[in-house]
Amino acid sequence: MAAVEFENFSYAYPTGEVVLEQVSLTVAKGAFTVITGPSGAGKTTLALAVAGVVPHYFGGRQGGKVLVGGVNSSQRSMGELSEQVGTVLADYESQLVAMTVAEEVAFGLETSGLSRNEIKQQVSVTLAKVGLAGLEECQVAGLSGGQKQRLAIASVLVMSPAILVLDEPASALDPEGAAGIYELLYDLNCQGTTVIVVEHQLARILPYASQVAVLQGGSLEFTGDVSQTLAYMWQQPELKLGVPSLWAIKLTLEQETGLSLGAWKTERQAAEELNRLTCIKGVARSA
Ligand SMILES: Nc1ncnc2c1ncn2[C@@H]1O[C@H](COP(=O)(O)OP(=O)(O)OP(=O)(O)O)[C@@H](O)[C@H]1O
Repeated sequence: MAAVEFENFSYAYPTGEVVLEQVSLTVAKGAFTVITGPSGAGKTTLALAVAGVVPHYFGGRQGGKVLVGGVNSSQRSMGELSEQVGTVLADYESQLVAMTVAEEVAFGLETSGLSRNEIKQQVSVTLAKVGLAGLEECQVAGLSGGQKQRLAIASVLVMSPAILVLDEPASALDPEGAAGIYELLYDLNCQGTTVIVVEHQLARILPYASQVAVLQGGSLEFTGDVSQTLAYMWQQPELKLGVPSLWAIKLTLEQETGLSLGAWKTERQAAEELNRLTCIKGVARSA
């Protein structure tokens, strides 16, 4: 069974026109799925539909359905869906409501029936997972942007959701901070969590994504693995700009030389392959 299935899903906010049209997309259990596309394409709206925020919170008109864990999300409340889906909004700071780090993570467990000690332990384990071990008593307001983002992830992770949905999780971070967040998400993904992220900077997700879905003007334009999707985007004038520079180089080289290069995930892999090719060419020339 898929983790999430959109079947001809369409949606319009109460005040506006249709912003998602007939989207059919399957996110397999254990996938690391990236939703990308130009501004206003409907990425956030699609992510919110996984958590049921759309349409439960916003209202509006929906067509088709979203199945989460095989169950139609319109038959479940947002509370029920939150047991399966942990959501970190683009404006993650608005999700932080407590004074201290420990209180923030413990918040969701208050009604779980766990004892004080069990909650304390869960909080510590979760903080360690996101790289915030030992910060239990720190004031949330005193944390850096990256630490707050990790805390927002911890506060949903503590509920052990099968699916994590994050909207532009690295938007406020420098490249190092962004890589740290994605490595954390990848670790969680390797431990079995299905991860769905909205991301327009695809360079960030090259090493991690198993599936990339491209939205444009509210429609699902393409879905495939990283190689398939970037090759598709490269052919589309209006999507080409979204191709990371590393892949722009790779695809240009392939186009101009007829060579078939590897699926570069990092600059290092690219450099190694290009180095090898240069050596082979050098040997061939000197022979
Ligand atoms: N609460 C809302 N009420 C009415 N319309 C909305 C609301 N939120 C978003 N929209 C509209 O829905 C469309 C899709 O917006 P959405 O935020 O999902 O796109 P996006 O691809 O995530 O864009 P961006 O990359 O700029 O964040 C846009 O036209 C937007 O103006």
